[in-house]
Formats: sequence, C-alpha cells, structure tokens
Amino acid sequence: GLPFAKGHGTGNDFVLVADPAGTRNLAAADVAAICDRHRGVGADGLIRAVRSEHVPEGRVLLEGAPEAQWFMDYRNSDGSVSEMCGNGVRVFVHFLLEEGLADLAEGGSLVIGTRAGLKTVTRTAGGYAVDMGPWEFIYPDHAAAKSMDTVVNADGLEVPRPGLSINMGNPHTVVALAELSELAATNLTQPPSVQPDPENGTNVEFVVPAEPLVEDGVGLVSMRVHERGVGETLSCGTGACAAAAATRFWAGAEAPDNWAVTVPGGVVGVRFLTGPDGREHVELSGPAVLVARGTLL
Ligand SMILES: N[C@@H](CCC[C@H](N)C(=O)O)C(=O)O
Repeated sequence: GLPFAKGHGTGNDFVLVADPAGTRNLAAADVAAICDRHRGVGADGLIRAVRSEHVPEGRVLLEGAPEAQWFMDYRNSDGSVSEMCGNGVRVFVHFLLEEGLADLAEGGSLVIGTRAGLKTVTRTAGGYAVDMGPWEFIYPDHAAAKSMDTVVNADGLEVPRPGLSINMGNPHTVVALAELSELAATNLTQPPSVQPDPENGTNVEFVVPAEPLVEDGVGLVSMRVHERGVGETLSCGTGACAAAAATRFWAGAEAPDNWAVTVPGGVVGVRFLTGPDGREHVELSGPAVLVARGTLL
C-alpha cells in the first residue's frame, strides 16, 4: 500500500516516496526489493522525502537552518545509505513540487537537508541548479604533490590507471583515459578494483577530456561511472562534479569554471563559483523528470 513516484535525472532513476511524518523508514532489504529491475519497480536508488523534524540528522540541520523543512533520505539500489545524490536532489525537489508539498517559482530556491549537509536547489528555465557546496580532495597530500592517490583497474582497460579521490559529500575516484574508444571498451558490469581499498567504498568515474578541452569557454568531458551500491548508471550528478573538479585540477590555471559533462544518459552542467561562505562551491545543473505514479502491492 505504499504510494510512490518514479523519476529520473539524465537517466539516473529513482523511486520516490513521500513520508512527511517519518513513519515509513524502509529496511535495506525492502529498498533492494523495490529497486530490483526484474522483480520490483526498478531504480538506481530510492528517495524518501521526510520532514526534517522526523529524522535525527534533519533535526541537527534545522538548528542552524530552520528553512530546511525537508530531508532527502537517499538509499542506493542495494539498500545501502549514501550521504548525497546530485541528480537525486533535483528530482527530489521536482517531486515535492509535483506532490504539492512545496512551492517554487522559476528563480526561487529551496534548502534541502541531506546527510552531506544543506543543499540549495534553484528552479531554472530547463530544470534545477544545486549548490553542492565545496569539493575536497580525499588525500590532500597527494593532490599537493600533483600525484594520484590510488590505482584503479577494470576489465577492458589497457593498463591499470592512477585515480584521484574527491569528496563531494560522498566519495569518488576519478580516472582519466585518453580515448573515447577505451572509455567504451571498459567493462563496468563488475566493480572496478581500487587500491588501496577505500574504507567506505567509492563511486568510480572514468573520464575522457575533449580535444580541444574548452569550447566557447566551457570545459568538455565525457564520463562513465560505476556507482557504489548500484553498478553502472546512466548518470551520476556528484560524479559529474568530481569529474569536472579533477579535470579542471589537471588542466591547471587556465581551466574554465564552466563545464559540460556528457554521460550515457545526457549532459549535466557543472560550475565552480564562490559560495556564500567565501569558499569555492560546485553548482550542478540539469533536468528532473517524473514519469509515473503507483502503489506498491
Ligand atoms: N547517482 C548519484 C549518487 C548516488 C549515491 C552513490 N551511489 C553513493 O553511494 O555515493 C548522484 O547523482 O550523485
């Protein structure tokens, strides 16, 4: 008897459940069953929309930001918890609007609570733009030395590749490849091996910077991703931010602030700008679509 909606952002798809009173906290096995593509509804993740006052993490956020009325409880398709989902938070806000749980004119913003902190989502002409907050190197010493911090291997790669680990609220390891043909040949039906093994797992992005890298002031990157707790997905918003941050870092001082990241499911925009706290923030922009409503039997 659980009502749900199905939605996606550039093919990264979600089951969405409205739970304003926080009475529908699903067990990991239930989430996995719902996300099963053969025996369930099928999705990369499940998103529960709960009023912040009804979850412990939400209550903490409310203390400093009473406007953060809604909390995004994000689960991967295997039932595991993730701190953040960039495509998911756009679809989350679209779901709130379509359900009549929030109101937002074009240009207006909503502050959403997540396990990775507060995210401000602005309604734009073509979708939503999210202030994802600052990005960080997971191993800053390696970054300072301009060295990579991990070695990544996957079936189909010509040789194991160095990776750069980036925190977008959730963990990412970005690997650069030279050719689109090698990106296409990489087998992501199995998780890539990442050494040393990250304690909490990692999402892994394989990226090919375009040649030329910049067109009309916009940096161009193609990406495929293997998501922690899911497998290969058609898109990953936090992954696109990590991919743009890594490529911009590798490109050096002349690299632009605006990026277009092409994923199998479409294109998302990434912009680097100074946030209200004076730190460098990442903004993710892209579409959010609802495709169906239903009831679990
Ligand atoms: N697809 C998401 C990221 C979802 C969570 C990820 N699998 C993790 O475990 O961190 C996105 O759009 O950011």
